[in-house]
Amino acid sequence: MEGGIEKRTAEIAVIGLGYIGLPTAIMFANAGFNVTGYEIRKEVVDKINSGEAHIVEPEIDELLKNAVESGRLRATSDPEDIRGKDVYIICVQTPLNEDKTPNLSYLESAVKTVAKAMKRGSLIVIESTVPPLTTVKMAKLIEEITGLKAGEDFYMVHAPERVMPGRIFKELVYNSRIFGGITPESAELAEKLYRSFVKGQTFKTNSTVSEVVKLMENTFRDVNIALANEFAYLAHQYGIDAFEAIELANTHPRVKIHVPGIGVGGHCLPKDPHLLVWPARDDFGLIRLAREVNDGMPLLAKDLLFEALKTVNLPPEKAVVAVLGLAYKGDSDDTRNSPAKAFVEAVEEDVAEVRTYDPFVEGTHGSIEDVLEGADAAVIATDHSEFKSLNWEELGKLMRTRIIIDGRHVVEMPPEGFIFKGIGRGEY
Ligand SMILES: NC(=O)c1ccc[n+]([C@@H]2O[C@H](COP(=O)([O-])OP(=O)(O)OC[C@H]3O[C@@H](n4cnc5c(N)ncnc54)[C@H](O)[C@@H]3O)[C@@H](O)[C@H]2O)c1
Ligand SMILES: CC(=O)N[C@@H]1[C@@H](OP(=O)(O)OP(=O)(O)OC[C@H]2O[C@@H](n3ccc(=O)[nH]c3=O)[C@H](O)[C@@H]2O)O[C@H](CO)[C@@H](O)[C@@H]1O
Repeated sequence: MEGGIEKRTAEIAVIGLGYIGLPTAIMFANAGFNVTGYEIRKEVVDKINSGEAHIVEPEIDELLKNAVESGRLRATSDPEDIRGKDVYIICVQTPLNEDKTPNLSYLESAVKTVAKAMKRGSLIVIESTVPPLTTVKMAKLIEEITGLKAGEDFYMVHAPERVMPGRIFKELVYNSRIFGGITPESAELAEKLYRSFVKGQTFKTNSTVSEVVKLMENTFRDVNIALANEFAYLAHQYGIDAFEAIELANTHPRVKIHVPGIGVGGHCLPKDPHLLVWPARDDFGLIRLAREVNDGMPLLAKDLLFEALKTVNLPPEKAVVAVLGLAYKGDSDDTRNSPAKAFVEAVEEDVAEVRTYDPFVEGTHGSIEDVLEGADAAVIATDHSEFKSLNWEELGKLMRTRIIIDGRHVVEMPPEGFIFKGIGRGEY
């Protein structure tokens, strides 16, 4: 296998071609490997094979085209096409169930597919974010299905993905990476493989440590955002601008307060703290509370909206509300766990009409003018670049009532003639 990695003759299968799997498959293909992407969504397979990306990400169109046209990347939904590969990289989603317990059904199904397709000597990499001890459990599952012995007959590694959507192709190369092997040899082999495109530092450990590291990183971010959100609540009570206060506090050499806002969304931050403390999650008050604070932020946006409506004596049930942005963060098309959606759900029963506009999300209004025509309030729920340079003087002419609720600190200077309220932006 090592020679196959050096000579780029090792055959790679990537399981799950979403936000993580597709870029990873592209990187390996463009590094010179033959890559087969296995994906259960047929429409995604067809799109990729025609050289078109199904996700929004800078640089992806060109890089994908290159990988497909060179013949080194092909997608399939036929498990026969991934039989006998040297390397299997699993990148399927690992969401939560309704009761916030981990839903590992996609992972288990992917592992079973791999177990049926792999050969003696294969390297299996789990890139998905998983609860601690999962990789060891999945190795046992493979042993049961194949009769092979983990660490002797096949290699297995957890190699967590740490890239940030919007910067995926840069971070895939320059981020540091962790390889958590079920044996030291497994970690070593995976490190050699990823060195084909990774220029950042690489570290080797065992699979449970690497699972915990990944979950700690996102829990750290979630808890710190919750602290920033509490500061935003406090700023409202003291009638000051939280962003000004945070900027000044961050001039201290050891303080780095995060950014308050309408909430924390995406596939990762809302679920990873739960994966970390599961199944003993009731004992971890701080982590759980941070989740609750962040999940409550859309309700602060609702309060600000209703306060603004009160100042113009417009009962909520008569108000037409335009929500700008549905994606969980700026310039993304991903709406998973989006606070914008939670905001829509929180107000839709109470107001006359809620409309949405998101330049990256299908099924929303066609333009900003269209969504604001006759609206009583514009609620900015996503920090898309497009929303940062809007001409509010002109857009205000289309609106029935000029109210702006800024949930993402997108409007620097509240425009004249508007009632303006923003999360963390002073009194309300
Ligand atoms: N999205 C991110 O920013 C990000 C960053 C770092 C880590 N992660 C982690 O990476 C993993 C994947 O996340 P994602 O955002 O790419 O998810 P995703 O939903 O975009 O992609 C997963 C893909 O796997 C496919 N799939 C599901 N089950 C399958 C199976 N059994 N066989 C083949 N294909 C299957 C799905 O159809 C989907 O296309 C998650 O564990 C996530 O926590 C995500
Ligand atoms: C530790 C870390 O860096 N992890 C990153 C994170 O990436 P992400 O794509 O989930 O993006 P984030 O920027 O974390 O945003 C999530 C949500 O939080 C809101 N937010 C953010 C910052 C802030 O100060 N205040 C906020 O309110 C934002 O609007 C959005 O809704 O998880 C990925 C998957 O595991 C990682 O790979 C990636 O490295």
